[in-house]
Amino acid sequence: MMQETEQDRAKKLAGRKVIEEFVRDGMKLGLGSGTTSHFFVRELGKHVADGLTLTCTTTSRFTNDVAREVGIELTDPNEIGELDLTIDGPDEIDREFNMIKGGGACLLWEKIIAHASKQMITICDETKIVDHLGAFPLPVEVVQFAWKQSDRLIKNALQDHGVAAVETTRRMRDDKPVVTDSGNFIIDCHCRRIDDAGRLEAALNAIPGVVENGLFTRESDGMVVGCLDGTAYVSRRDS
Ligand SMILES: O=C(CO)[C@H](O)[C@H](O)COP(=O)(O)O
Repeated sequence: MMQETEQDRAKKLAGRKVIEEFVRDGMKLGLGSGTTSHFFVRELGKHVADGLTLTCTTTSRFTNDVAREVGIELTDPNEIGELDLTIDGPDEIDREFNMIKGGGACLLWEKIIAHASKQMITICDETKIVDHLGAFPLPVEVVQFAWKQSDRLIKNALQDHGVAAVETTRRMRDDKPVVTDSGNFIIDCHCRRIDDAGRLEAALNAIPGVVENGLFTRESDGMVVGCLDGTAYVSRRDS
């Protein structure tokens, strides 16, 4: 058994707190991807077993497996209609609620489900909060056809948006390119610092071959943060 780290404990705290503060009986919920979301889904499973009624859909095949394992029934995203709430984790989040997501290669489904929801709440441990986005490589999902052309245009767009000396790499695992749940590649952009994330998000999505990118600048309505000292807090976006 792997030993639980302080960070794992903080992620679990965020998962418990988001259920307490935001999840209500009868809701239609979007379930995020990544380790923090999976802690939350496992916790949610206990509430469902105790009688909480929810209609849920997920943001990845991996989350489908976790949800089913803990007894949460899933509804096809085409059948569920508008969701009340999506709960998902970031790779980085700044104090204006701009995020980088896609460390688990699920950014496309995550963005679709976030936009299908009336509200999105981000859950994370405190190490995910940053002053400036960009230390975490920004994932961009591209179609496989002529991906090197998209890659070249992505580099140009990053430079045009003030990201200097940027390197990009096609994501690999076990010597094979990572293929997303939608059959695309991921280009990781090693930016170091991103200023004006909103403009960059739109510019990247305008490149032919780019399906979506991991900048989420409008989605999160609030965050629930688990801290390493064992406390948790909620922070809401000013409307
Ligand atoms: O965007 C994601 C997957 O595409 C994840 O939500 C993100 O990578 C956070 O994961 P974790 O909770 O494991 O740090």
